[in-house]
Amino acid sequence: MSLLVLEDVACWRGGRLLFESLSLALAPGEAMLVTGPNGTGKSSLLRLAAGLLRPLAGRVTAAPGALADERPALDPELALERSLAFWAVPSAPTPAQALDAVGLGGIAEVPVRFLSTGQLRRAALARVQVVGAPLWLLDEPANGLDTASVERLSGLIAGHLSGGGAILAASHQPLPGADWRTLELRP
Ligand SMILES: Nc1ncnc2c1ncn2[C@@H]1O[C@H](COP(=O)(O)OP(=O)(O)OP(=O)(O)O)[C@@H](O)[C@H]1O
Repeated sequence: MSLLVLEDVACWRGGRLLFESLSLALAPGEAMLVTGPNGTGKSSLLRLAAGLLRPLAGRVTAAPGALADERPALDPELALERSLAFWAVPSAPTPAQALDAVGLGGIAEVPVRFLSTGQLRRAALARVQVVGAPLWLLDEPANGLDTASVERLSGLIAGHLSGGGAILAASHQPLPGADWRTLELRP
C-alpha cells in the first residue's frame, strides 16, 4: 500500500504549466528527493501532495501528510512548546519530545516570534513530528541548519522511514538519513 500516489499529474501555477504527465508512488519506508532549478515546481509538487493545491490534470492519492516549509505554521505570539501543542496528537511524540529531538528543548518557553531562521526550520521539523502523519513533505529541510542540526535531521528522517513513514522532500542540496530516490524537475 502506497502512502503517496501521483498519476499523470499536471500542475498549472503562476500562469504557466510547471509539469505534466508526472507519476510516482511512495511506499512505507521510501524517500524521494525532488531537485531542479528555481521555479520548476518543487514546492508546488509538495503542496499538491499535501492537498493544498489541485492538479490541473491527473490524480493525487495521499495518506495524511505533514508539510514543513519556510512558514512554520506556529502562532508567533505563543511560547514554542505551547504553539506546538496546537498540532499534537496523542499517538505521536509530545511537543517536549519533538523539541528535544531538534535540539530546541532549551527554548521551549521562548515566543515563536523571537526564533532565528535556523531555529524556525527546526521548529517546523518539531511540528512535523507532533502531527503524527505517515507522509512527511519537507521543503528545503536542511536550509539554514548548522552541522549538529543536519545530523539531527538525518536521525529524524531515518527514524520516520524505519517506523513505516514515507518522505517527499525538495532540496537544492543532498539530504542525509535515507537512500533517496530522485526526481528532477526541468524548466
Ligand atoms: N502562490 C502562488 N501563486 C502563483 N504562482 C506561484 C505561487 N507560488 C509559486 N508560484 C509560481 O510557481 C512556479 C513554481 O514555484 P515553486 O515554488 O513551486 O518552485 P520551486 O521549484 O520550489 O522553486 P525554488 O527552487 O525557488 O524553491 C514559479 O513560477 C512561481 O512563481
